[in-house]
Amino acid sequence: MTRVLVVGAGIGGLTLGITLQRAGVAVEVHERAEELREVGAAVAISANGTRVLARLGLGGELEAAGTQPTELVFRDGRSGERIAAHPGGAAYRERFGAPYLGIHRVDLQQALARAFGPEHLHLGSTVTAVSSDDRGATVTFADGSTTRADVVVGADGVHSLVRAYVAGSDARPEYTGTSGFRGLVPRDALATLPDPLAIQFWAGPDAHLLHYPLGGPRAGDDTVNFLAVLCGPATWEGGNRPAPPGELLAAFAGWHPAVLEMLGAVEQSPRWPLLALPPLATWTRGRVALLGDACHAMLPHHGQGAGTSIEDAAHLGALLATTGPDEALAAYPRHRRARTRAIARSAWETGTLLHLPDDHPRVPERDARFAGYLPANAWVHDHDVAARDHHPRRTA
Ligand SMILES: Cc1cc2nc3c(=O)[nH]c(=O)nc-3n(C[C@H](O)[C@H](O)[C@H](O)COP(=O)(O)OP(=O)(O)OC[C@H]3O[C@@H](n4cnc5c(N)ncnc54)[C@H](O)[C@@H]3O)c2cc1C
Repeated sequence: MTRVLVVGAGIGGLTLGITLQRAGVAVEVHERAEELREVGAAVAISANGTRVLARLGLGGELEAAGTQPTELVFRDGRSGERIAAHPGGAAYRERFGAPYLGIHRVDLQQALARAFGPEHLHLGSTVTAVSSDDRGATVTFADGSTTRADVVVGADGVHSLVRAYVAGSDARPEYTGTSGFRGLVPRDALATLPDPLAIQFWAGPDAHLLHYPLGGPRAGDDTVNFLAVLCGPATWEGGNRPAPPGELLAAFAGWHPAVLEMLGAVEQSPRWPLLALPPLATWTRGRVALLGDACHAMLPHHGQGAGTSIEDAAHLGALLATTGPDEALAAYPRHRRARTRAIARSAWETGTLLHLPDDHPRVPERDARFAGYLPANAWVHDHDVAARDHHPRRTA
């Protein structure tokens, strides 16, 4: 029987762990963090991701912990004019066969960890090196110990260590020239926000604001999660950077009062560089494979980083459970690369669209471009990994 070792207990690594476990494949997951706790507030998962999680038996639990936005709305960031809207809630679910969910990251990660169980989840276990030969792969840990498995999967995120072994140390994420602020705001602090239960994009110039509602069982948790994205600065070294007080509000001066109210409601948060990984020449080396952000970290403008990690996990898990390790690792990138590249490219284009300059022609051209957002990208939400449809499905 194939023995699999997964590096990283993020959304992708745990989904792979559960998928393999349910199929009777021996799997160990190693995570450097001592405990799974809140990082990065919330995450939105669309039907391509929630469909997989429902098949793993997590549907009810995640729907209880998350919130389904009532609509997807695009607005002019200054006037507040509704440019386009697409149905959310029950209508979205009916169309795509699974819900769109906004959920606290920690709730999702802990639900996945509970489903996987503690026995094969090794917290506080940092992988420092991997290598591979014809019969398997070897992993070295921070305490100097080593272990072997038939297959090692690097689900270790955007700054993946395993990627350096698979694709070389030059294969690194790059700063995209855009940066962001994230925040959580109590809904009752947002007196001027129209459609507070919708997921909304407020567009341009040179910036956009995305927000969606959160809810669920947490005490006092009627909140809105936002991501404010700005063009620039031109270059960036290192990680998050403290932002001077007032920097965020100053960047959005002149925007709609609801935008300013939301941004003004948070204590200044750090400014994050938005990174993306250039397409990798390879996702596998010997018996080592990459998954999720480790091989296709993308801009967040489609909300698909986690969704595509979940898809990778479902797909690779099914291959490892039904074929030998060599066949599985040969088929996996062939099946997954085209789709994830198309989504990453589309996320980049969506960012450009949301940063419309002031002099962009008004209706009908702008309306048509926004109105096309969901239909043109329905293939993202519609994808069904279990249907073995290995190619992007473009419906428009
Ligand atoms: C601002 C922003 C907003 C986003 N919003 C969304 C959204 O709304 N929807 C969405 O789908 N996606 C979103 N994303 C993207 C999403 O967060 C990622 O794509 C997703 O978390 C990737 O999952 P993963 O399992 O590949 O990696 P991660 O979730 O990063 O997990 C990697 C895990 O590996 C562990 N690890 C790393 N190195 C080691 C090591 N050497 N040894 C052991 N363990 C290790 C880490 O501790 C971590 O737990 C957003 C991203 C950003 C930056």
